[in-house]
Amino acid sequence: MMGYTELADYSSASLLNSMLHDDLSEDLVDMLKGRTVAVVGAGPSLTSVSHFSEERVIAADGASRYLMEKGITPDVVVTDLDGISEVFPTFYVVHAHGDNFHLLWRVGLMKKVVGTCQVAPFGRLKVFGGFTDGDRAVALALAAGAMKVRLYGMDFDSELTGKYSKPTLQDDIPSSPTKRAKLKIAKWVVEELMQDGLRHKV
Ligand SMILES: Nc1ncnc2c1ncn2[C@@H]1O[C@H](COP(=O)(O)OP(=O)(O)OP(=O)(O)O)[C@@H](O)[C@H]1O
Ligand SMILES: Nc1nc2c(c(=O)[nH]1)N=C(CO)CN2
Ligand SMILES: [Mg+2]
Repeated sequence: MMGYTELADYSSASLLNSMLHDDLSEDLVDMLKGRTVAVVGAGPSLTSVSHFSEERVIAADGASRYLMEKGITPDVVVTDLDGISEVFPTFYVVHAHGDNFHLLWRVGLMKKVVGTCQVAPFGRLKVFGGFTDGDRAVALALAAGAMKVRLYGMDFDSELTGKYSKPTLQDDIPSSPTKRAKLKIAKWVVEELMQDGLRHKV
């Protein structure tokens, strides 16, 4: 489907696992369990977001840069490392896959990290579900026992990739076929996860 290889996914997962000193997943659950949670994506609508009424904020990768620019430090950043340009003093949930092996060095700059992978988990690695940073953030919130999840900046049907998706983008850009395929998967995952009435969608 997406042309990924399990061997490459496993190699990145092994490197990430070797960089994790503790399993902080219980701290993550303690932070999110029973809370209302905003999950923030890097879609074009992100730049109209200015505040949250939720108790916790999870940023999907590059969306964290927008929030920091607005003076909002997300409680958690769910990332495969291709959307961030610097490391902030917050909790990172880093995803290892076959195409970000060369970015994993950034984990060494992070204070609080939980590692996820897309192969059978081993060592300190976890799998909470989901595919892209945004829907993995939703899956994490629900797996941790969040009471309600509200989405911001999640424009799965948009033909545009939001400018905060990558540090190099100066503006929203037309999505590539691969990006559109990823967003279609993300939309499906979120719709499956948000079946329950407990979850709100902005
Ligand atoms: N139109 C959109 N453009 C960009 N991100 C979007 C959009 N709509 C929703 N999102 C969510 O915001 C997240 C932003 O993270 P990021 O741009 O790093 O994507 P990603 O999951 O790493 O995919 P890629 O491999 O293309 O970087 C996406 O994972 C996606 O779930
Ligand atoms: N191998 C591989 N796996 C992924 C990729 C990717 O680009 N390559 N992108 C993802 C979206 O965050 C999730 N998983
Ligand atoms: Mg990313």
